[in-house]
Amino acid sequence: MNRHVFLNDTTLRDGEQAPGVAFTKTEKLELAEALAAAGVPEIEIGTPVMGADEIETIRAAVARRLPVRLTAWCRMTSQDLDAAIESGIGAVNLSLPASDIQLAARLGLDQARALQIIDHMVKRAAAAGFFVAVGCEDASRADRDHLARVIEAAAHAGASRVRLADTVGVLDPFSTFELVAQLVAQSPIDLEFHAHNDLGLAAANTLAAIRAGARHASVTVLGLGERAGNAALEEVAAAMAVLDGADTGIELTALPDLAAQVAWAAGRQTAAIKPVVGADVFSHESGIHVAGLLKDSRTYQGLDPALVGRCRRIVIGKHSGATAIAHVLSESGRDLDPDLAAAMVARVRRKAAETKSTVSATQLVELYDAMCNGPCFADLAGPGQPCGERTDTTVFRPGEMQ
Ligand SMILES: CC(=O)SCCNC(=O)CCNC(=O)[C@H](O)C(C)(C)COP(=O)(O)OP(=O)(O)OC[C@H]1O[C@@H](n2cnc3c(N)ncnc32)[C@H](O)[C@@H]1OP(=O)(O)O
Ligand SMILES: O=C(O)CCC(=O)C(=O)O
Repeated sequence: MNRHVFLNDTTLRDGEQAPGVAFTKTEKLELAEALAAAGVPEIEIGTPVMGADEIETIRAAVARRLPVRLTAWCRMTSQDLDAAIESGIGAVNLSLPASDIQLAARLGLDQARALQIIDHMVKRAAAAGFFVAVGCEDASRADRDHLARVIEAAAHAGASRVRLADTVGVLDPFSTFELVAQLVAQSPIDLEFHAHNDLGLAAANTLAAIRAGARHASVTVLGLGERAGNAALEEVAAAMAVLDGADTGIELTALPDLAAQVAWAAGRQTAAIKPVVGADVFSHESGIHVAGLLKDSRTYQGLDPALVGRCRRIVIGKHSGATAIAHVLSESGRDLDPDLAAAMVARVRRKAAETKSTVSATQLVELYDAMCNGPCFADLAGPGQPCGERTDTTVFRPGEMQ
């Protein structure tokens, strides 16, 4: 893909809407700095109408003059726009539901009145000097003709972009592609897609929206956001790099530290299997995989850990084979005699099953030494196996296993 796509981060707005998450002013400022340093082009920093503290935080972020666009989330009301003006921010996302269900139930509005409000509020915000985006909440359940009219009205009134939100996370990649492609074909301005992960499809839907022509996509670090969260910045950025060869301007090697910083500030644990940034996602245990990886890393590697600043790890566990065990032992200066291999595999398997855990390099060496020095050793291999230094981990630096 040679089209530049903007990954706009809303960790500090939608991410903070995750239950129980409340960033301090200092944390927000530090996270904004880290996001900017990672190459994020736009940060949705908060919701000014939440009050004086939020306004002060936004003011402080604006004062830092980060090399990003800072935007504020606003309902499509004068009250919210006035709060945004007070915060000193230069860009607003003015939001109004797009679906009939939300328009009627939440606001008692019909489509025609919604279009009038968009016209009025966008013109007001543009006249106040804002960069204006219009947010369409619940676009995924909206009447398609109304959505097209919203985009037209927003553009006509001076908005630079419209954001299509799958607010309740009910799209799949096929329906996302179809929706976005149709609207992109009719839209005179850029479209942004904002996914939610209720069905675990946020990143996939975001890629589909981008392929359908969306120029911007909302993301959050770790996918932090309302309910099941949003599309994860690290997943979308890595997928675009690997699958599309696209340059989003995101510094991929900065993502693990950024994720750790967000997790800490959010008071959340990061799952070990979380793509790109989880502790285990570049670790390999299965014997067949490790035997393949040691011959050629491409055998079991879709995402090169070096791309995101991480290392591959071989871990020993219930599923290890002799090749992996010999490899880890060799790092501790021990040569696994082929005649001992099957017995060692069996011992490792038993240990891992008993402890329901991996077997560290130190434990592996202990098992091996015990086997070498135990009463059965003479039967197995004869005396005198050399024993060298112990190691605790087997970590491959990027590019080490080619
Ligand atoms: C899908 C999303 O993520 S949308 C963003 C969600 N973000 C937030 O809710 C931010 C945090 N929210 C808050 O701090 C508060 O809800 C505030 C400050 C925005 C409003 O607080 P309150 O005045 O106490 O209102 P409350 O939260 O009870 O209800 C929301 C009000 O906003 C109104 N509202 C919601 N969306 C819109 C909109 N786009 N345009 C106009 N009014 C809106 C609702 O109708 C409701 O008003 P009502 O009580 O007159 O019916
Ligand atoms: O207002 C918007 O642009 C999107 C708001 C939002 O977070 C959502 O609808 O999920």
